[in-house]
Amino acid sequence: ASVSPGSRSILRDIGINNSDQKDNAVELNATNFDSVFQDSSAKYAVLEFFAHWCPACRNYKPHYEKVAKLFNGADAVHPGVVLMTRVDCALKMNVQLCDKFSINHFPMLFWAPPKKFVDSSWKPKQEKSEISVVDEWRTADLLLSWINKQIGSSYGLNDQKFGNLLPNISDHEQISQAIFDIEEATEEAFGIILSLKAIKSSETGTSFIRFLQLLVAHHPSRRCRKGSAEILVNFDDLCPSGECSYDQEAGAKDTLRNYHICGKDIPRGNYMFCRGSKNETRGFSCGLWVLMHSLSVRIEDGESQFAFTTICDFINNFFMCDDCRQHFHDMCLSVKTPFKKARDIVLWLWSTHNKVNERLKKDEESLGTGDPKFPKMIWPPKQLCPSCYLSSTQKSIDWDHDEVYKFLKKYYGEKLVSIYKKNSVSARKEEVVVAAEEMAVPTNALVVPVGAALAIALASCAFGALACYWRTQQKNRKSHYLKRYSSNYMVMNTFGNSESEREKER
Ligand SMILES: Cc1cc2nc3c(=O)[nH]c(=O)nc-3n(C[C@H](O)[C@H](O)[C@H](O)COP(=O)(O)OP(=O)(O)OC[C@H]3O[C@@H](n4cnc5c(N)ncnc54)[C@H](O)[C@@H]3O)c2cc1C
Repeated sequence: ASVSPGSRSILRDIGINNSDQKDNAVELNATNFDSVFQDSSAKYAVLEFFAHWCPACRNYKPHYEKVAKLFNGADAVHPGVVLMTRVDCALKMNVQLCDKFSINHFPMLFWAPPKKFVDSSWKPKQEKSEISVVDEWRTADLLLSWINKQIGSSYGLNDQKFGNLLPNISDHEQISQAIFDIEEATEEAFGIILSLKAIKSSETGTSFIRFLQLLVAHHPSRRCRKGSAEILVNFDDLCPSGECSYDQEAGAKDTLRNYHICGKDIPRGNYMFCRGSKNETRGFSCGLWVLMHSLSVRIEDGESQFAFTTICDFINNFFMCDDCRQHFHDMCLSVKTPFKKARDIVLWLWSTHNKVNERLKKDEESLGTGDPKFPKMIWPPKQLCPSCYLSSTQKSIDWDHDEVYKFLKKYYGEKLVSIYKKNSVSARKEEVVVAAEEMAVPTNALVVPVGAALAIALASCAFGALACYWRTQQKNRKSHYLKRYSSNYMVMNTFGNSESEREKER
């Protein structure tokens, strides 16, 4: 049927009105402006000021969206590079914001690393501004070439999704992006627990508390450590005797739903390192693995058994994929020797993950259900860690476990948190963020110096002290944990088992 161009209601009804399509540029306003830029993981940002009544702006929107589609949203071809944003100056709430940027015509576009926009302003003749005006923007082509010039890239409007990504071999460059996936997976795991009301008893309550303890002490992201600590501190009120209050009824204050395990502003549906080439692949389950590996490399010797049972219980109680958790549970139960060293849990998780990879590789190859761009493989491949391989044939690999351990510590440790260091803003803030983050970089040191933790806490917020407190608590309580929580997956009194036995279990 023909549709008259002016007939908006008809267009809306059949879903081809532009306004019904999901925009990829992020709409900002005076309220979310600073926080979106502050939390963005992108290296650069474009900020468009427009007015919804301005016909030129309306005509420009499809061009801007074409570029935004490359960088923003679930189907972005080049995620995490440029955050494309816009502010409607015709809205009353944004008037002051637009004034700060001296907006005198529409549209007007600016360029800077996202954090430079936080609490910032711009004046026409300002010297040494870190914010630049985009002067070639009139078409999608012009805007993209302008961006390419700024960052030395050669992006094209017709770039294909994932055409630029190698399979897991490129992990090495991408792992620092995984910090955001870990945050998203943590948030998603918590969201699932809430929506399924999965904390149902004192047993599941205990399992959740223990997992929170692990997160508070060792989550690689500061905001997740902080969010977890808040839930933990209030848990008794939120879930007396394991009976949690989930409802968000009017006025209800003390419900789990009022808490954000990683803060309020974690983007959803944005997986980067874990993004599949199809909508239904990778994502959360990949993020969950990466979360577990990143926790495992941060724990210390005395916590290894606690971490093991905590992870096993958490998956068993809260990972809502029946087959997955059953298989994982079986592998947990097959561990007969309690873990004494951090190395034990790191290598156990690695080899368990490889067993899952091996099984899924066969299933996915025969059923065609895998992600064609990310086929399952025994990991790490030789290209990623040559020294991990003593020898290999098509059928088996002889691993150098010391090298694998070293590799995993580095990969899920320093590499993973490196992005925070790169992205910090002012020198002082950088010091604080880095110092706080470094608490979560794996270390063999047994105790975080209390003075250092307090200094961080004073300089940033009370959380540094809280995290340190939990870490210290964990260390102090390790024998208590070992006694109280270890019964499911280990036989006590068999501590002295030899490394060779463990190698067999692997
Ligand atoms: C506990 C658990 C059990 C699961 N069990 C099943 C199951 O039984 N059946 C099923 O169909 N799906 C299962 N899944 C999902 C499945 O393992 C994958 O997560 C999913 O298929 C997505 O795969 P992926 O390609 O993103 O890589 P994933 O296997 O999710 O791995 C994520 C990333 O971790 C890294 N990695 C890969 N292997 C290792 C390793 N050995 N050590 C350290 N890092 C590694 C790689 O960088 C990889 O990209 C399970 C997931 C979890 C968390």
